[in-house]
Amino acid sequence: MPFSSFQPTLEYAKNLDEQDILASFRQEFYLKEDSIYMDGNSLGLLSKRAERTLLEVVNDWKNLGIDGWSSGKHPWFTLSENLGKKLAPLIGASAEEVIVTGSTTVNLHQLLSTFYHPKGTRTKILADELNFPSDIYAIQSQLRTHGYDPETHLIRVKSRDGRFLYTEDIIELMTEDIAIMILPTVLYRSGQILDMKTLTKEAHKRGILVGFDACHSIGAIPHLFNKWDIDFAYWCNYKHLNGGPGAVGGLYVNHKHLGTSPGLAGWFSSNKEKQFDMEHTLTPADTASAYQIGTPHLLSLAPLIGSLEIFHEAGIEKIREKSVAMTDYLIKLVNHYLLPFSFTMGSPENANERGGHLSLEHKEAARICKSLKEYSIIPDFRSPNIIRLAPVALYTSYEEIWNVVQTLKEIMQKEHYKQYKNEREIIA
Ligand SMILES: Cc1ncc(COP(=O)(O)O)c(C=O)c1O
Ligand SMILES: Nc1c(O)cccc1C(=O)C[C@H](N)C(=O)O
Repeated sequence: MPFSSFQPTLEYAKNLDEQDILASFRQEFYLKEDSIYMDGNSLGLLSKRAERTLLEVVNDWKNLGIDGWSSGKHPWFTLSENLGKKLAPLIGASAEEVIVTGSTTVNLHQLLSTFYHPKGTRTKILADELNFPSDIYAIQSQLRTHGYDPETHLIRVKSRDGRFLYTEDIIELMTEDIAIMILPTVLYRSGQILDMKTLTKEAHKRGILVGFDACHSIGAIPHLFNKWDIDFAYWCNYKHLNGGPGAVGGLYVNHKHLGTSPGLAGWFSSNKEKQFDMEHTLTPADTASAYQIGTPHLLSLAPLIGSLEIFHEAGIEKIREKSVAMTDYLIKLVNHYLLPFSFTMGSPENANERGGHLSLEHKEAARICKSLKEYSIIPDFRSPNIIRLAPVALYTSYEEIWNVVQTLKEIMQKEHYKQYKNEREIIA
C-alpha cells in the first residue's frame, strides 16, 4: 500500500481515507449521521441499490400480479438461479453449483439430509466446540432423526484457548467413523479463518465429506470452493452481503455431487421445464437448484439483486484488501491507545488468518458495549467478554475507526461504562 508508516493521529486516518479507492461506495449506503456502524458482520446496512431493487420487485407485484413470475424486471421464477449465478464468483464456484434459497440453518438441514448417509461404522459428524449454536442444533437433530445419540455421534474439536481452532487438532479427529465434517469458514467470535484447503484435502484422504458454514466470510473474503474441492457450503446473505434482515440464504454443491437426490424435496427442487406438469414423481433439476424446497421468499431476495451489483463493481479482492488494511489499522490503534485499559485482542494477529471483524476482549465487555451505543457507536457483544467490531470495506471510513478507538479510550478513562450492568440485552 502506498501509505506512509502508521501514525496514531486523526490526520493519518484522513490521509488513509483520501487514498481509499473504495471510498466512493460509502455514499451508496444509508449511514446515520453522527453514528458509527461497526456491526456489519451481524447485519449489513441498507444500500440505495438494494432498496431500489426491492421496490422494483414490489412494483412488479403491484403492476403485474401473477405475471411477475415470468415477466417484469426480475422474473421471479428464475430469480434464485440468477442470483446464484451472480454470487458464484464470490465463492469460486460455477453458476450451476450455487442457489440463493432458504436460510443458513434450513440449508444445513437440506445438505445433511442430502449428504449424510451413515454406513457401517462411518456414522459420526465432526464439528467444533466454537461453532454457532444453530449449526450444532441442526446437526444434533439430524443425528437423532437417523437414530443416533448426539452425545456419542457429534464429535466436537476442542479449542486450546477458547478462541481458535488448530488445523492439526481437527485432522487428529478425522477418524474412520466420521461420515461428514461441518466447520465454519470464519469463526463467528474470534474471526479466525480456517484453512479450508488443507482441511478438505485431509478429510477427503480419509473418506470424509466436507461442508462449510460461510456466514462470516461471504462478501468479506474471496473463496475458491471449487478449486479446494469442498463438497458443499451454506451461508446467510444478511451480514457482509447486505441483503437485509432475514435475507434469503445460499448454498453451494460441488459439481461432482450435482444430480444427488435432494434429501428435503419440494416442487421448487424440480427441473423448471417440468415443474408445472404437476407430476407426483419429482424430476429434480440437475443443478444446485434441486436443493430448493418451496416458493422463494421474493421480497427477501430482491435487495440482493442491487447489493450484489455493488460487490461486482467493487471486486471481492479489493474489498478484502481494504478490509485487511482496516483491521490492521484498528489493531494498531488499539495497541497504541487501549492497552492500559486491559483489553485483549481475541482475533488472529496474522492478517491471512483473520476475517472481516475483530474481537476485542474485556471483562466489562457487556457494559462497554452499552456505553459505546450511548456514544452512537454500534458494536455487538458476544458473551461473556467479547466486543465485536467490523470495519466494513464498502462503508466504514478510517476516520470512523479512529473515532471508535478515541471513544473507547474516553469511556475507559471516565469509567462511563460503570453506570450500566455488565450483562447482555435480550438481543446482544
Ligand atoms: C455461523 C452462523 N451460522 C448460522 C447462523 C444462523 O443462521 P440463520 O438464522 O440464518 O439460519 C448464524 C447467524 O445467525 C451464524 O453466524
Ligand atoms: N441473525 C441474527 C438475528 O436474527 C438477530 C441478531 C443477530 C443475528 C446474527 O446473525 C448473529 C450472528 N450470526 C452472530 O455472528 O452472532
